[in-house]
Amino acid sequence: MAMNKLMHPRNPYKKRPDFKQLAIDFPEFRKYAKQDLSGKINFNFKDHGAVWALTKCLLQRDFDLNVEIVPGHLVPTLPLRLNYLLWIEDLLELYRPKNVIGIDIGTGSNCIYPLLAAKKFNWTMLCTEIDIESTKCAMRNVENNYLSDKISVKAVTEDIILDGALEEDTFYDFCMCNPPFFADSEELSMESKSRSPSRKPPNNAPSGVPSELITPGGESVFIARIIADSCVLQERVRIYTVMVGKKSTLKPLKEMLRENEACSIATTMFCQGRTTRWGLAWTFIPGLDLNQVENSQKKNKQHSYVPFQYKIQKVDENTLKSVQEKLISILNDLQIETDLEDCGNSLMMTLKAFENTWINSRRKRRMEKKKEAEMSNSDKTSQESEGKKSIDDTSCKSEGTNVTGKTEEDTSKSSNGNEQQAHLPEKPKLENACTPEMSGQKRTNPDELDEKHSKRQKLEEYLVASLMLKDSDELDVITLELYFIEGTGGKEAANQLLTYVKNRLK
Ligand SMILES: C[S@@+](CC[C@H](N)C(=O)[O-])C[C@H]1O[C@@H](n2cnc3c(N)ncnc32)[C@H](O)[C@@H]1O
Repeated sequence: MAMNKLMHPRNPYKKRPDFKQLAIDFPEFRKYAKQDLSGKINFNFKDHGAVWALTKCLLQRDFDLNVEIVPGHLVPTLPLRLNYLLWIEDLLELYRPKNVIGIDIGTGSNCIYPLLAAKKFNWTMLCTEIDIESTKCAMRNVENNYLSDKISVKAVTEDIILDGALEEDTFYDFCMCNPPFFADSEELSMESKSRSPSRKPPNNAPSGVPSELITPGGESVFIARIIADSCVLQERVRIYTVMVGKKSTLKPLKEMLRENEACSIATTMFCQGRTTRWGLAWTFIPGLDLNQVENSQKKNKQHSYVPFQYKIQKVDENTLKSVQEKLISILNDLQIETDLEDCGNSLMMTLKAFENTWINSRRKRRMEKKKEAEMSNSDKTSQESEGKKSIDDTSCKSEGTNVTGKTEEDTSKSSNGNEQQAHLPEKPKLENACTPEMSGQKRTNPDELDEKHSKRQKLEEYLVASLMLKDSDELDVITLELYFIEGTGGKEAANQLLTYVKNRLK
């Protein structure tokens, strides 16, 4: 899972669970995890039954939680739920309350946030829900896991969000909410359907019944109601948080909070698999600076969450598949190691480079062009002046002179570090770690890759990045995103690589 590198640093699912072991240990998971002839486990993330089997056995194995959902209702995925809870844990670290009390607005039948909050963090939770069936199921989940002393489930009516749901005289440390994102069924079906003929449906079409996913006005109106309540409740809840499904929703909400004089406003990004969500937090406590969390994360240089992005117009010759193939071939040319994800309508991979081959290549191509020009010039000259020796390109090289007429030594002295690399002896080309057939998912023998990998491990990593190629929300555009993860080349190397790829794709 390439994007998993961008998960919260304490998220236990940064490393993908061992599906083989899960299939051995959990018969209900085994039904969905099919082993192919090569021994690889195939798992269909589009199948909500399969995703629920995975979540259920991970809850059991990793948190000792036995959870049920109302059939057909929202199937929670654990990496995202934990990313959100871990961010709240970071926010609470800012003032370290002794006994944490939180609220989950719209807990759903799974009651996942309060269950994890109580089990993993020992927090006390109040949770609300409007759907009768979901409320009953959430209550059963609390009882079945012997957590009634930590979690109370409250049935509320649609007109209530926070004000009216809180216990009298209680101060809460935080509130959280995964709101219904969509304004109507049309918006919901847009999410699940292909938006252009060339586009396959997304891998993770939202699970759940409409009442869980749709709310009048969509997430922005729902969250605006939470903000309105927070303006009344002020410090009754110390830190207000919500999850946001669309990035475009963030700006007007932040504006609304500023207008209402929130003392501090912070945002974050939750990355997991192919789904990205955002977190919004605010407080009315003067002096509590919520941005300290993001700042300290930035200081730790965990990741650059902001991707370097390039948009490619989808025309006849630029289908996702063809761009994907070109991209893989470019990366192979650059001898960049690629770890490709099995994917449907998008390409995801982790890239590893041990030197800056893209600066090399740019320079090499420039030199080749120059060489060609000089060759044709010298051909003309030799034709003109009889008896003159023709210039042989290779003899030039063997004498240690490059086409600019300078010696290798001269050039390296006058160049910066990157330029000097242009004169390193050429490395033998790696066999294709990733071939064009990979869009059809043919992989190189893993043993071969391991061998290459162990040889290269001795070298320092110059750039490790996550690359995503996907049909963007805008029609007729393919988006290429590059996320810097780590490496001695820094973000600048990622930026340069994207520029290089961009030029090659053009
Ligand atoms: C997207 S689901 C989230 C369920 C669960 N928290 C999760 O993350 O899997 C939103 C939930 O909010 C509930 N809901 C909608 N309006 C509500 C309100 N005014 N108060 C409490 N819950 C509400 C819906 O019934 C639904 O269960």
